[in-house]
Amino acid sequence: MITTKGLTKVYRSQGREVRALDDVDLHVRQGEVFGVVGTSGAGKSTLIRCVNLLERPTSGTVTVDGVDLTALSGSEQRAGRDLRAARQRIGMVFQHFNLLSSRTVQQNVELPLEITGLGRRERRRKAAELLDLVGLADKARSYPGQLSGGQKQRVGIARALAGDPKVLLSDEATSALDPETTRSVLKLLRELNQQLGLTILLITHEMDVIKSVCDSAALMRGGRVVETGQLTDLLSDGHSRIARDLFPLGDFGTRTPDRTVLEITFQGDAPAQPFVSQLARTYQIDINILGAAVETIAGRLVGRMRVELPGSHTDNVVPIGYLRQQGLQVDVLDPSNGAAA
Ligand SMILES: Nc1ncnc2c1ncn2[C@@H]1O[C@H](COP(=O)(O)OP(=O)(O)OP(=O)(O)O)[C@@H](O)[C@H]1O
Repeated sequence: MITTKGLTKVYRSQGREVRALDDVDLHVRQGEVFGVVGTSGAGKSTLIRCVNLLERPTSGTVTVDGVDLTALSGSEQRAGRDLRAARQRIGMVFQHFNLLSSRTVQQNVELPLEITGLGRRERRRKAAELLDLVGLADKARSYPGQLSGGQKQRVGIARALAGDPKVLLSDEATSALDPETTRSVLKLLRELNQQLGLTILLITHEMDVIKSVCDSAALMRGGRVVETGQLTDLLSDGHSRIARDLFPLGDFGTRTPDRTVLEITFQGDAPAQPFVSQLARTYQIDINILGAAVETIAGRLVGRMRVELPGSHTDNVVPIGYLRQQGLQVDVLDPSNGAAA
């Protein structure tokens, strides 16, 4: 649904060059919620602004719903007719809502429809329908100043949906909200994704946002995508940085060469299997459980357990093979730094 190829953006100011995006290839599948995560300055905002061509990339292409936006002329306020039409199919939600304070909630939602020249009655009908969808039917005549942050963001979402977009871009939509309001806005985004088949690309600096709403994610650093994939696949990859950040087990003591520490990840029905006791019985070994946690990620139950077995890695090749045969993801932690060996 959204594909970027070789997307690069170089800013030049005061004789300096900043490569905000560096050869970014991204693929967001139709109907998924895709999160881009990264620390400040990683290039997330630049990426989202280049995806709807609010910012024209220095090089590379952006294709949304089969249309190569980079081939259309203009950018920002000077977008050509074709680019404006393509943009109407892309909704955008902002961190600070960007509502007009002098207009009522209803009038804010109607604004994009006014720009497209839709008649007054049809605009009202559409705005009322959208306010109902985001749970704010009773606030149509209120002004933004009379709403809570979460309600303002719901208005922002209703306005973004006015043009019946297939794609919604969300620029840190929950960063200005408290944790409970964040949860309710993320739940709304998930419902819209499922009810309307809306593809959502969101950027965030919070792993919790990725964990609670995304199907896939990309990690950005220094303008580059350093890792990307579906969360369920990343969780099965012992080397995934995203998986480790999504599901930190913390440090559970120092490891010694005569012990083997395993990190066991299980998804779906696998936790029902009492694999630790089976392993202990089958191989007559004492297993020390160092830590365990269960989370719901991408709508699936995922568990992770860290256990310690007596003996070196070589001594434990057979028990490790047994666990893997049970369909479990097993990573042997490197005794020197705790990362998967
Ligand atoms: N208009 C601009 N002119 C010059 N440099 C810019 C401009 N916009 C962004 N940058 C630089 O590009 C890099 C990426 O910025 P960007 O805002 O995309 O990062 P980000 O990941 O969204 O960060 P944050 O989470 O803080 O918003 C930064 O080094 C930033 O200083």
